[in-house]
Amino acid sequence: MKLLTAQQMRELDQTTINDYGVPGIVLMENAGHGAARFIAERYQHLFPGPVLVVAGKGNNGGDGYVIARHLENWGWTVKVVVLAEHDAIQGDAAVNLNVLLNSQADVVFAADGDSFKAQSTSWCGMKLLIDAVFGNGLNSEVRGHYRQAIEWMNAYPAPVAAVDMPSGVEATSGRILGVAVAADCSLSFAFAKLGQVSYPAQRCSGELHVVDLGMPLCVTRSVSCCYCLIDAELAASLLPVRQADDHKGTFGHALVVAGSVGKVGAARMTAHAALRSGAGLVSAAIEYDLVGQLMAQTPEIMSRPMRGENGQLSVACFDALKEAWADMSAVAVGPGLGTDVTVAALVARLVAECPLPVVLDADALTVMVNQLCGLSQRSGATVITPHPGEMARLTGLSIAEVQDNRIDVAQAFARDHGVVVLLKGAHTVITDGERVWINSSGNSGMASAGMGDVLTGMIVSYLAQGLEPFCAAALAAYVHGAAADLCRQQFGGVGYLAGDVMATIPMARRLIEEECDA
Ligand SMILES: NC(=O)C1=CN([C@@H]2O[C@H](COP(=O)(O)OP(=O)(O)OC[C@H]3O[C@@H](n4cnc5c(N)ncnc54)[C@H](O)[C@@H]3O)[C@@H](O)[C@H]2O)[C@H](O)CC1
Ligand SMILES: [K+]
Repeated sequence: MKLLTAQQMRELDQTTINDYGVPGIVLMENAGHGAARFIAERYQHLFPGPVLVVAGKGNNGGDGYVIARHLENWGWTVKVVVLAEHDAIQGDAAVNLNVLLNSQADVVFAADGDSFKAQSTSWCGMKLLIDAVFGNGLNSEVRGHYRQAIEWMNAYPAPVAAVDMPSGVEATSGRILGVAVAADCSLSFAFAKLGQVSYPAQRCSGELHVVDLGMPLCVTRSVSCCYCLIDAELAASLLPVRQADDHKGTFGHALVVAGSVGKVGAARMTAHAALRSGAGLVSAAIEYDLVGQLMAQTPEIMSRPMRGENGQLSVACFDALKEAWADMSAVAVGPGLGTDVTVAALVARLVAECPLPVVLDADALTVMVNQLCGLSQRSGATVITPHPGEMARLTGLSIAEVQDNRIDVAQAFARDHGVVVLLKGAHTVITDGERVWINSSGNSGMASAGMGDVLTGMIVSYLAQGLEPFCAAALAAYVHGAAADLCRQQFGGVGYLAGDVMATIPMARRLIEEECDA
């Protein structure tokens, strides 16, 4: 699903109106009618309302008036409050407001805080609120009676359907400009907006639904945007295809360089997840003394034992590692590896000399902080999978600065170092410096030990199966989250384990395939 910035959306609007001659009022009618249809369907259990439309002074409010008219026509009881004086409403919005007024619709005006406060005491028993205050025209901090109205909606005991954007959310960055509506759903016009799925606004958007505006296909197809939301359809298009006569050699051999004393589980989870994601063969490079622990529980994993130091791999293993990767298709480095100086030396030499696609995670990222120059000099592709704390260490920013600018920070690092960055978190960001894809699957139950190891195993698996690094990371992020969503359905939102997610990977893949075959 393409994601547009506010500027791109405005340009698309203008092109449609000025170059193709579709009147703005037709777009507004299509927007309002499409949104009303979705609302009537989603909230049919609340029929016939009453419903309160809270309208701003611009075209977002105009959409609200169209929605009010259609819901009224379909038997809903609708009240409209306009957060401006009547004569402040202009253009297409004014046309639709006047249609409501001419139809004796229940419309009131509350152009300041006192008026809103005085009237709002009578708006009892509303079953649904429709937020038509601000759309992609919001361009500054929300203040005054607009802020009061948003806070009132958030405190009101009824779901809120957001028209185009949850009011208060900046449509491109996803920043909350003072206060924002906490929506149950957002009806986005023509395309989803980048801000609706970006931190922190993604928690304001609720269920995202795109409303078709009837723009000419040649206009919507001409949109060249680098932002995408990874959904089941996009993930299905990335899945490695299997033929009847394929054999395990067809699907690559992944090498997992991970584990140390007390952290053999990280190596096992990474390697096992790589198998469950379809790699033909998976070998684990692990210190001699730990092989037994590794092999005991996952006989499908092969091992490449190496003599390190004190139960962890060290730079003394480099020659053995180089011999091992000669037979491999892709390498994952880092989970549970350890972070002392000899590990740092081993990782630096592997990064410098291994020609294969490599995914660097966890301890490998920690030890690379002071030797980042090696990344851009690699001959092979590199995927890094930092969580916000690791991204902060890699960039020298604070975690808050990373989280407030997730897309920009990840995109700049990817561009500067020639790598694919998968920045973990709610709505994981995947970028190669140009493309920016945002993951739509997953849930907060994933904040537990080992989830990152599983993800790393999935990435190296798709790399070994021949996916280009950006797509391998994007597909892994989606399937990983989809498996976790299945675990949430089965076990509840807290307490399912990384091993449960790993075991659910095949089912998650099957459901993605079935959903897109349907
Ligand atoms: N193709 C489409 O996407 C269509 C979108 N439509 C709707 O139009 C809005 C955008 O309308 P616009 O008038 O440009 O802006 P808003 O209605 O979002 O905002 C109203 C108005 O508010 C002013 N403003 C901005 N920030 C603040 C602030 N902090 N405090 C007070 N006032 C503020 C600004 O001047 C705006 O003009 C889009 O979202 C859709 O809902 C079309 O109806 C159909 C096609
Ligand atoms: K809105």
